[in-house]
Amino acid sequence: MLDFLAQTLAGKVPTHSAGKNAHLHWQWWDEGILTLAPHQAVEKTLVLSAGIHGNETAPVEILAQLVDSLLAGEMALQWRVLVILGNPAALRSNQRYQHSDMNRMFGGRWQQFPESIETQRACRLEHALDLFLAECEETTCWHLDMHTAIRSSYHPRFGVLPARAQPYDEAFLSWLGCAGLQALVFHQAPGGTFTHFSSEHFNALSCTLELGKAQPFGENDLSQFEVTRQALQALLSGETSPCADSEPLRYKVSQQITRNSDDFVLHMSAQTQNFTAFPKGTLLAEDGDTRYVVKEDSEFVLFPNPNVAIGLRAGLMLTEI
Ligand SMILES: O=C(O)CCC(=O)N[C@@H](CCC(=O)O)C(=O)O
Ligand SMILES: [Zn+2]
Repeated sequence: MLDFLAQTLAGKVPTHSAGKNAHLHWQWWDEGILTLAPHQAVEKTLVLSAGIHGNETAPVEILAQLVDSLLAGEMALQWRVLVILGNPAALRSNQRYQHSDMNRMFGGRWQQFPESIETQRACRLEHALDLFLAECEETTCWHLDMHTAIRSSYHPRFGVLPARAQPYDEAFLSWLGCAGLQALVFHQAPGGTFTHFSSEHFNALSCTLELGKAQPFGENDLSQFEVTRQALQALLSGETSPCADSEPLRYKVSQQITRNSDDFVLHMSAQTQNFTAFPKGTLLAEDGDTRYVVKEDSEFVLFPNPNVAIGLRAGLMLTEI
């Protein structure tokens, strides 16, 4: 039987590139790219991705478990599914990326980065979505892109949703809550992430799921994400997921901190956790003459990172909604 994760990490093309079992048929499209579909026609389409950043391994392990169960015929399937392990080269080396951050390159932005393994892969993944999501205007299409955060978070499981012209479907948001997400963060501007790409170009309902803190393969405590794995399993097989009553808190991005020069200084300690609150007037970062200051009564920091490449996001500030 195909071992999707092992084959991808080994960088080898599997002996058989397609197969079937009682519930589904599958096809290996390319390294780390697999499609699965039930034998009966279905209208629902799901892109399930992980490993866009190669050091974020817990979601890769969860995705591999689900794919193994599907390929073994242990689970029914009610969606057409495109499974993606985003950056196999970075997964092999347990690094966020080899050359440049691929999750800033989608929507054709890869053309503005120096050519690298990530620009080529972003182009390849866009092409895979072009083929797989061609009919999304008429059908239900979801994209769940699973990551882990670099820092600890006051909400260890949360979702980040791309800016979208139409309001989000409440059933989608409610599923995210049932999948154990404790907070939902709504972007207010377009970006180069994989979920922005699927949302903007195919009108998919897309969410970046952040599951805990990045650890190497084998060092993850997957019990923290069991609620998410169970919700994904139920979703794929068309069952209703059991749901806790607590609604995720909702935040929107109030401002982005960008590193624009070598003079950039972030005024936060290495221990500052995601969703730490800062009062109005706090100086957050400086970059030459640019000063990033809290403008609202209270703003919460997300993804603070002074070590990003010049021109990229060094943090987001949020307000509660
Ligand atoms: O912890 C961090 O600093 C980054 C974790 C991560 O990779 N997050 C994603 C969020 C994508 C989004 O905004 O939807 C990223 O930075 O690419
Ligand atoms: Zn990530």
